[in-house]
Amino acid sequence: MDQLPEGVPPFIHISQNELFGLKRKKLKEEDIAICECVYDETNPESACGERCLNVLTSTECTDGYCPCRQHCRNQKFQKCEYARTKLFKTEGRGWGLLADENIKAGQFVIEYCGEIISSAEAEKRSQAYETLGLKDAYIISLNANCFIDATRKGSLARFINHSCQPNCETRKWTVLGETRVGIFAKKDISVGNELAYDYNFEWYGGATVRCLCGAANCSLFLGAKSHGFQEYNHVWEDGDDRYTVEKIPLYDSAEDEQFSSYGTSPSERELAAGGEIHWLGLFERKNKANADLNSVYDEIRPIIEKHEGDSQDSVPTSVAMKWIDATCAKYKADFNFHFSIIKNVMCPSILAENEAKLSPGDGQNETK
Ligand SMILES: C[S@@+](CC[C@H](N)C(=O)[O-])C[C@H]1O[C@@H](n2cnc3c(N)ncnc32)[C@H](O)[C@@H]1O
Repeated sequence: MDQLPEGVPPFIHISQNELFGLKRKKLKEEDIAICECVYDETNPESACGERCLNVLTSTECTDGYCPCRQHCRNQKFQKCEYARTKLFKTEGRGWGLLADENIKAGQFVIEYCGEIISSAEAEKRSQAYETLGLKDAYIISLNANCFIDATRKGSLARFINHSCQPNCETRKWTVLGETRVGIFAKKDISVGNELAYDYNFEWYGGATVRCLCGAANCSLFLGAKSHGFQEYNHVWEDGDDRYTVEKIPLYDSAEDEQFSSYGTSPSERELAAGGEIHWLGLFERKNKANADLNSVYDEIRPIIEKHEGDSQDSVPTSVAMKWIDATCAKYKADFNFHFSIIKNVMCPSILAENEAKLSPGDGQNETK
């Protein structure tokens, strides 16, 4: 690796993932995927190209087992066959990585290397990084149980910024039995252009950061559509305009409207004014609020289970707020429905009974 430009915060450069507190699984011989490519000396491209069975399944060939031997072209992660890239200082987005040569669509650019950590460790570390005031997040998800943390140790891929209209993307490959993450070009990239991929569904933890990618379809915040955004919705208030956000939508504004509509409905206004009640409307509203609460439960169940608890304290604030909103809406709709029954059905009949007792012989009241 070339010398880093002055001012780049220190980190340890690695070109192979390092396992933290996890054991490396030994690759068994029977698990090695062997392709059927035949190397033709007159055509170097015949060695493990796009029609190689391993390439087609995003699996790298294993040295000593590939029929194309030293000519195999499908060991790019193992041989660090990266595109030439260069670090540069962006405006407002910290450091970034640019193409230092023309890159072709589909080309492997660089591996996202770092420490492989468990989900529990990822959660612990992202909280610790926030406490330390680290604003740049370098933790990405590897699979359901593991994450790659490039904060302390990583490759230059850790400097690739997010764009809502990216020229690169992440792809997962199986290399010697392990999953690894590579950055691949989505389109031809000319020398000098910044490399960027979409962090959505990848980005994990950190502060709520206003996206400065400048794309026409920009979603305004980094990872705005991801679970991570919902869970780690914190704002930095130190005057750095990358991190100051006036109002953070915790969830879709359409959902807000749906929840806030309870309590201002025509039925409720009529109820408050003592007017005529639309029974069907109240009944439907009660059923809808119950159905809404059930769907919120379905949505948050995996998070609750992950947190191994069943209380609002054990889930992230944004999720708990959604849960509380739906619960309030349900109780309010239930209350309105039952209250209107008491007021308009039970009370008049009790009144009628009393009236009947007071004036026996009044057939009309008895019928009531
Ligand atoms: C993986 S790092 C990328 C490298 C980082 N710029 C640096 O200087 O080390 C991710 C962090 O970069 C910043 N960043 C990346 N893309 C951005 C964008 N489109 N707008 C604003 N900040 C961005 C955010 O602080 C984010 O947490």
